[in-house]
Amino acid sequence: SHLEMSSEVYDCIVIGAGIQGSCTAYQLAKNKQKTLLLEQFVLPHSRGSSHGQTRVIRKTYEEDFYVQMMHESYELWAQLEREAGVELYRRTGLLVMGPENGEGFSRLKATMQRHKIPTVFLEKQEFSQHIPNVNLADGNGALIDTFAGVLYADRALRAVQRLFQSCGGGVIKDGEKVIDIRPGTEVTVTTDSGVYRGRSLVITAGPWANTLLTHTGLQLPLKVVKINVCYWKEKIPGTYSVGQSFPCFIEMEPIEGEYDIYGLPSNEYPGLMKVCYHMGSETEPDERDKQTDRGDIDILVRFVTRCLPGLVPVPAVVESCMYTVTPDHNFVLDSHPTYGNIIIGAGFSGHGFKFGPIIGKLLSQLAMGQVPSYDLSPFRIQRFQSHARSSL
Ligand SMILES: Cc1cc2nc3c(=O)[nH]c(=O)nc-3n(C[C@H](O)[C@H](O)[C@H](O)COP(=O)(O)OP(=O)(O)OC[C@H]3O[C@@H](n4cnc5c(N)ncnc54)[C@H](O)[C@@H]3O)c2cc1C
Ligand SMILES: O=C(O)[C@@H]1CCCC=N1
Repeated sequence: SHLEMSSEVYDCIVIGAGIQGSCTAYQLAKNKQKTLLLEQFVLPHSRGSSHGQTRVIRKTYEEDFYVQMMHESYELWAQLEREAGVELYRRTGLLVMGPENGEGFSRLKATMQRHKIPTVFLEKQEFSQHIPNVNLADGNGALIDTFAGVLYADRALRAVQRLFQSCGGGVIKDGEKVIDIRPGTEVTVTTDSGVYRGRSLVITAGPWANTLLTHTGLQLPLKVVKINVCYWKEKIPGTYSVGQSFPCFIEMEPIEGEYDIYGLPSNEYPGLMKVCYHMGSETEPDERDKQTDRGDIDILVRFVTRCLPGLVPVPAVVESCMYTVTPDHNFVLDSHPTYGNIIIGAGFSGHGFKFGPIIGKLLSQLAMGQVPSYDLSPFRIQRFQSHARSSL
């Protein structure tokens, strides 16, 4: 080809500068690995899954393995705050509402108790006194994870990328789309403007994971969906605000739809609260803006009307984001089944941001050939068995 091959051989090349790739690259550079982070769009951008001002951080999970990883993730976020000298986390608490005797809510409660996560269990009678302006559905229980809160997402992403570049050996090339990958003891990666070699490769390409994996003969059962990120106007400004100590919330198994509904207190846009449906309609990542289905918004309108009477039940702002969803909603953190020096971080299924620093650590351990510090069996590619098609 007419493209020039760089003479440099990197210890690792990371494809995709979303939160997972950026955290991985930072961990690698901290471990003295010469690392190249490639990003197809000019940074910062809003066409993947890591943009927007806010994300929920919580330990509230049904599965022990997520709770265990979140213990360390909170510590690593605090470390990043210190290293970057910026505030990335704001404690607000997280209110979880769900069918009192349902399987999911009961499992969640049990996990919180087992791990001794500081939790307040709210009785029906005291609910409105603690959480005014929210209607608890009949038969629903409620609990509060008191250390949960909001991560300042855009700010966090920029901070991690800045820290990565300030390490010796950390290079970002943005506006460079990877168009080919040639596996080998040295992996050759071709972009639309250069050719690079790395002793290992990490693919953290978000919704484009399968597009890139095609070059390695692997396809994963990933579904890419468009999320309409809806903001709703407070009838009385401040009603649901961080300033009024309003928490983030999750409504499990809402009456209105099959998937959870979640919200964050008004903060980034004054007077507007973010409330979203935890699923969307399928899309090709490059065709996101052509997906105009509003089924999720219809569900949210009904939910807001029933549950959040202090909001105008019509979204005031709608932004777009994408989830890359696996069949069991658990992540993919594994090495490639054929090429051990190609590491894959994918399928974060709409809940991966809070894990960014710990995922970065785990993927960097895999890329350096170390034993990962958590049991990664829930995240193995092999669990898909009949789904994972090797086209080799
Ligand atoms: C609306 C919404 C709300 C969410 N809420 C929460 C929440 O409250 N809490 C939480 O923990 N998580 C949440 N998530 C999930 C979380 O944001 C994602 O799991 C996470 O951002 C995924 O990061 P990523 O790095 O895997 O993907 P991305 O951010 O998409 O990064 C992948 C990058 O790879 C680049 N790339 C792809 N192909 C190429 C190529 N060929 N060459 C070069 N670069 C390439 C892309 O351009 C992109 O920048 C939410 C997600 C959305 C969309
Ligand atoms: O990951 C999170 O906490 C958010 C809120 C619940 C559903 C998905 N994302």
